[in-house]
Amino acid sequence: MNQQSTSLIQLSHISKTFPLAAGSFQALKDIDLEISKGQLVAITGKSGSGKSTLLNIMSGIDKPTAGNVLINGIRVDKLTESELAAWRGKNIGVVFQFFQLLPTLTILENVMLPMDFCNSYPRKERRDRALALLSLVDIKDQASKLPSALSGGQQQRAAIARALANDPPVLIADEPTGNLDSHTGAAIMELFAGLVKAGKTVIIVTHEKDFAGYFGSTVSLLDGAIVH
Ligand SMILES: Nc1ncnc2c1ncn2[C@@H]1O[C@H](COP(=O)(O)OP(=O)(O)OP(=O)(O)O)[C@@H](O)[C@H]1O
Repeated sequence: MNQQSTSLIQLSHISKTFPLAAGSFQALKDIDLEISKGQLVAITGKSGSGKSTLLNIMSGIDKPTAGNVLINGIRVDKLTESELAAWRGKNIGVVFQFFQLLPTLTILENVMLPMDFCNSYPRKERRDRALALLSLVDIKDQASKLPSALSGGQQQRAAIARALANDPPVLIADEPTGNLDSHTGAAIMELFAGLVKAGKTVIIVTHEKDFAGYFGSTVSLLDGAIVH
């Protein structure tokens, strides 16, 4: 455990090498990074610089070739696949550029899904909790609709509510405003800023310099290394 430190996420000497037919490719090179609780962190860098690879390692979707991943006192890189699935479900909420709501489920059912999957709240509480989360992101009135009936901004709000379903300490978002107009994107950034104020740690991959004012810190990647 790491209870002395205020760091929620500690990456030490992280490298990631992908095997290729023509040899191998090093996508991350000796990354050291500490993120404290309650920060809004932006990860920036050109296409191919390693942003998604870094997010995947932080969320346990991918394992590093070398180095340690410590999140909330847990060595994530040491977990087995089944331990990882359970850990991820409760500790990391993921928000995607294209929302990835299940199209045949209502918004309410989409938000309840992670609770059903992780059995994290008693069954009879899940509906009320999902409604409270939809209220938090300001779309409670859309609960009974299918995702296709919502605007892009509303769908992203629903995706954020779903990411919060199991009350994870960390939210990870890969270009969450990339598919939204600038006004709607700013509203989503306001929502993230409010979550950070409430104690969540939010890590965002973004190309959008307009939102720099929201970020507590920015990690800039170039060719798999941190340059800033
Ligand atoms: N599974 C893989 N196998 C081989 N190479 C990979 C794999 N995943 C990523 N890479 C390579 O690693 C590098 C970093 O990829 P990554 O997707 O992390 O970049 P990125 O900064 O997120 O790019 P973008 O902004 O375009 O999404 C790229 O050169 C990519 O081709």
